[in-house]
Amino acid sequence: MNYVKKRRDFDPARHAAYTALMQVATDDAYANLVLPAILRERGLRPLDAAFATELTYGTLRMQGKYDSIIARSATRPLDQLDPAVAVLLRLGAHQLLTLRIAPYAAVGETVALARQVASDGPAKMINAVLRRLSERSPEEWDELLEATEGADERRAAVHSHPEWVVRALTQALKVAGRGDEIDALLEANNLPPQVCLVARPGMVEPVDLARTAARVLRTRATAGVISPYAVNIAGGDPARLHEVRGAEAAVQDEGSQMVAAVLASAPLDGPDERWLDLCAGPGGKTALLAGLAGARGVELLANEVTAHRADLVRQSVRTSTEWVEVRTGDGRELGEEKEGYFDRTLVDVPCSGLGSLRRRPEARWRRQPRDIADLAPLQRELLAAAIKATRPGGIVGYATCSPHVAETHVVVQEAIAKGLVKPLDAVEVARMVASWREDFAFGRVSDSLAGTGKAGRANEEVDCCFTPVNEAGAAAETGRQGDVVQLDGEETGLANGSAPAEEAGPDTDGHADEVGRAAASVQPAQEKAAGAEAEEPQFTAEFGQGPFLQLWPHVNGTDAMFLALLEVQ
Ligand SMILES: C[S@@+](CC[C@H](N)C(=O)[O-])C[C@H]1O[C@@H](n2cnc3c(N)ncnc32)[C@H](O)[C@@H]1O
Repeated sequence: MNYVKKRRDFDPARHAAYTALMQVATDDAYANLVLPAILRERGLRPLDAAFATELTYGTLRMQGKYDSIIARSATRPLDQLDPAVAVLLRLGAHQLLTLRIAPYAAVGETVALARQVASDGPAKMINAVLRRLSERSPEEWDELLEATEGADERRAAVHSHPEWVVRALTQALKVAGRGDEIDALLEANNLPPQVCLVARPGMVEPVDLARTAARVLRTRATAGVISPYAVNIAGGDPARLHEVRGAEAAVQDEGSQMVAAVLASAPLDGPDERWLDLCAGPGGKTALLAGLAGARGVELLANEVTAHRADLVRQSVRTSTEWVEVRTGDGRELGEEKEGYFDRTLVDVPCSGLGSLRRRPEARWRRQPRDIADLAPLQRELLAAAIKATRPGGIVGYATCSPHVAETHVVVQEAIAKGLVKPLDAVEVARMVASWREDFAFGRVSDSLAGTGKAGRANEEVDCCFTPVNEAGAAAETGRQGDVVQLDGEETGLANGSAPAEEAGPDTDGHADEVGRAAASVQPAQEKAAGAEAEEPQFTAEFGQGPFLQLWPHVNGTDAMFLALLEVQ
């Protein structure tokens, strides 16, 4: 069948996704920066914005898998194709293989878009390749990839990760005593992260933030899984909350919240009056530390080497300026300058970001093994400076949003072996901190999936490692805006966690059209589109073995974070 239509208006959601994907492919742009700008500029309605977000992020995450499937359907190697053609093919593959949009719509719409952005020649070629691709079902393609030889190679193909990343994550899990969890981790890396808010301590109570979020965003808002400061929201634009605009709350992964909270809560002998955040930009953890410091009469110095990022730190702590100072400079100088001055120091080092692959969909294709080696000297020097700036008996928290062994265990074990520091049990402190969380839920149970817009989860957390900062901070409004009414906490005091799957209806608000917006605006999209009940992943406050704290997307629902608490000798 020929899916090429002669005269066809292109779809605004697909066009927005195409534009974002092209900028990522040709300008080294970051999807979490360019897409919100495109959506805002073009004024896409919420459902289209959700669909465009799913298309962009989903296509980028699954790019490796799609490329191997396209390679088997095309006559020319992918790297010999024009970038626009490659992007359009991947976009079509995502609609066919993951969103399971009917071929006439997935191929027809992609070809219509190709006519608009390219010309008739490429459109015909795209039509032919996608048509061949659609002759096999997603399951048949999966079976083919499952037959790939070699365990790492097979996982790389099936779960769409570079092989070296599969190997690095396998090793990291082994060292953490989770050797048999690699498939679960790789799968989790392909799911959109939960949008999580932090209620900054001393500024707003989580339960009050959740109540407001449910009312203003007309969504479901629940307690976090591990952080006592977390509020998970199922949809909506956090920037519409006055608490977010006023820096009392922000979008922040629960793992990042735990890093700051665990460092601040570790038992400490002697004075506890001066804290240092050595690598503070863009300031998410600084702001949480600032809230805790204010309540305890502690002064906090936040240091950041990049001027632009230091400004973002200033923004994030603008309500705490009496006790927080922001310094722009190389953290490595502070060891000498402030030797033994601080009681607690956070050193959240620049890292490969292999723990945040859900949030930065293009990162896995850009990172290279040499990045790890390149970062190692800086990580060691920053840890050395943190240790020097902290008094004997004080605590240094060494953190990364990468589980890579060379960036975590190796760096920390070296400092321990030199006798500079002694490890404390961060897992025990994490259990204590997690025990402070309270259950609450606002909003209607039936909106827990239908209104989530999870497919369009905004991934708006300001990036902390390699990518530039998303200054806009405004999430694309996603998914259905259901008829949630604000109810009192007592009336809606639902158990924490997800609604039962059977209560989670599909996104059918009358806007869903034939090209699968409904399928795209719930997750897991595959399951929904296939008619199966979508099951919410169940995350836990399970922290494994100490002394180092390691959080994982497939266990805790957070980014993969590493925290070592080190007592200075
Ligand atoms: C992982 S990010 C920190 C994230 C931050 N803790 C947060 O939660 O928002 C690492 C930061 O270290 C900064 N950095 C890199 N080299 C540095 C240096 N020599 N001294 C201080 N900061 C540095 C980077 O610019 C980056 O902002």
